[in-house]
Amino acid sequence: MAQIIDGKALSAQVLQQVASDVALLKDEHGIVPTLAVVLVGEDPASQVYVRNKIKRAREVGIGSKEYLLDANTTQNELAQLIDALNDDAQVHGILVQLPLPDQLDEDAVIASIHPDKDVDGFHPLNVGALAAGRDTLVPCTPQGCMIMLHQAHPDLSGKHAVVVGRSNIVGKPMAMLLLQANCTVTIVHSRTRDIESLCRHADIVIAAAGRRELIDADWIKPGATVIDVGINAIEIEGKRKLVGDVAFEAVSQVAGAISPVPGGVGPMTIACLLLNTTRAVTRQLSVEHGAMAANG
Ligand SMILES: Nc1nc(=O)c2c([nH]1)NC[C@@H]1CN(c3ccc(C(=O)N[C@@H](CCC(=O)O)C(=O)O)cc3)C=[N+]21
Repeated sequence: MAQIIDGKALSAQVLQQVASDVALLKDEHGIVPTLAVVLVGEDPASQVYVRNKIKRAREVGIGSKEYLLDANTTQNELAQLIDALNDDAQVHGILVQLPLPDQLDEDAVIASIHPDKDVDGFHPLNVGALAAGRDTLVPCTPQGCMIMLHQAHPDLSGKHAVVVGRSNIVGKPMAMLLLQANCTVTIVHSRTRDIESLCRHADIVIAAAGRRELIDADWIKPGATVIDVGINAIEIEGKRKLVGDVAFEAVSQVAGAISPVPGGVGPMTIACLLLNTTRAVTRQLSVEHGAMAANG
């Protein structure tokens, strides 16, 4: 039976660190780190996530501003809100919940957020900085996965990691972080031939395919570490239930360590979002100081 990587417990540790960073920023700079969350439309799942983010923010002393926009919001209206949030010195982080309704251009929205307020780490400048191995705001889910992995593997160096999925929000940044940790990294996706045998060679499997229970026990090398990024809502006997991209019961018989859904990557994602909010403050402070120094 595999070790369970408890994202709920681990996220509580991260949140404790965030709370002490928040207290320090308040004492030393009189700043209340503040996150603006923008939700366009009324997707019930998105509303739940947004509410969770704001609840956790409050618990660690991070301020939040919630913007609930109509599903028919235009590109221009959203751009105006983001401009205002970019210019607002009381707002340190901006999160626009994805996906956006079809009439909105997601890339344009992401690019319009000030890179130092981009707590999702999705802005092209931050994506590039991550790829170049520089210190930057890193996407929350992959960052959370790395913290979970470090629990199972204090040293990741030389491990073969297979990332299942190539999205901009999880798969690609995940691969970059693993590479930075000196893993040998393979990214597999829907067009990959023989995904199973590639997974079977992996010391670490990151499941971010978006297909429920895709990964079964015979895909996993005995003793391997499996991180499940999937969140698939299903209904069982009229009740909403979350399942991951990994067949948990079967895989946990084979794996050395495994993260559950729920209670795994989800809570870590939220904790890293709040960690990024305090990091965003620090970045904005050092820019300010740089500007002051430049002005003599
Ligand atoms: N700009 C943007 N940034 C995001 O980070 C972002 C986004 N858009 N769009 C949607 C996805 C999804 N996401 C989740 C975060 C936490 C849980 C989470 O905490 N889940 C709980 C369960 C919650 C439940 O029961 O529904 C768990 O796994 O234990 C889930 C999903 C962030 N996302």
